[in-house]
Amino acid sequence: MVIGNTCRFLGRPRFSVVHPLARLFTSSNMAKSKFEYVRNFETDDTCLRNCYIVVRLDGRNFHRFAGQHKFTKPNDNRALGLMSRSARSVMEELEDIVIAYGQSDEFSFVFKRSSTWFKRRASKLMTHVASQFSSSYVFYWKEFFEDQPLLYPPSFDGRVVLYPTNRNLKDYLSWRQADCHVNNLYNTVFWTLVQKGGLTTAQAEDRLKGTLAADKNEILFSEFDINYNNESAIHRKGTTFIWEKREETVIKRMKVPGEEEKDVPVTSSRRRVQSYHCDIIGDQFWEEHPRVLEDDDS
Ligand SMILES: Nc1nc2c(ncn2[C@@H]2O[C@H](COP(=O)(O)OP(=O)(O)OP(=O)(O)O)[C@@H](O)[C@H]2O)c(=O)[nH]1
Ligand SMILES: [Mg+2]
Ligand SMILES: [Mg+2]
Repeated sequence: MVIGNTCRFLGRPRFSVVHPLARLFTSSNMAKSKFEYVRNFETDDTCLRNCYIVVRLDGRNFHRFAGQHKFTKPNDNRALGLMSRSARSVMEELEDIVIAYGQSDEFSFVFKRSSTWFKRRASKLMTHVASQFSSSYVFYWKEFFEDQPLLYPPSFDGRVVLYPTNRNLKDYLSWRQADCHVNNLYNTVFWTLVQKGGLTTAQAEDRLKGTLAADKNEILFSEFDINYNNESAIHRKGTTFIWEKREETVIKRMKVPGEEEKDVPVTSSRRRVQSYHCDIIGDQFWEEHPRVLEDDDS
């Protein structure tokens, strides 16, 4: 190994040479290089205190991804299952996420208001969520798609939005669930007209131009005997994850002093991620799960 003008294996150096790296350190503080100042170019992206931090991910060009991987239309349960598996992995790995909501190729993760995770730095929070989600999506692919190979690496964009009040946060989640409803109703009628009604995609598009939700429900009901409300809840409502405490009892073999060893039931409470496919726009869900959100004035 050659260092400066000397060779380590040839014994002591014959003359001393200042190593080029040494010139890079300022004399006042040997621990700092003269390049250190570039740190000051970093912008402060600390999220405002007392706000919920929402990270929303969305699949990049999933219209193409779904086509290439032969997703079934309008909904592919393998794809939805994989999205949920990846979201669960994010919740389990990143502390402080209190609720997550997903539909289609997107998932929103809500960090609690008082979170100090990653010093509330938006870029850290967003990139950790996005990379944990993306790597999980690839990691668990085979569990859901079995014979369909993953043809290229998928990616997800991320954004951070802050919401100061419970009302704002609930309205945000309601907006995403309303989007799920509007898209799913449209896609369900559209693909029913094509798959069962024999229309071309252009004809189906024409048929639905200017129709309202009631018209779409009516087409499904009167022409295809389908009651939209009986369609699968996961497709109509999306997926909501929250943490729930569950009492779990296990039998443990224990030695009690002065007695024989025996089986003893031991109950402990465990936190688990629980999924729901229900309405989160109305009050009922929030009344049934009052501990998901912190009080506005706490
Ligand atoms: N067939 C099928 N397609 C799906 C399913 N879920 C998502 N997709 C596709 O993914 C798209 C998601 O929409 P967007 O996120 O708005 O569009 P995108 O193509 O991902 O484009 P960008 O998000 O802008 O990069 C849908 O329009 C569908 O084409 C599914 O279950 N089945
Ligand atoms: Mg997308
Ligand atoms: Mg999308």
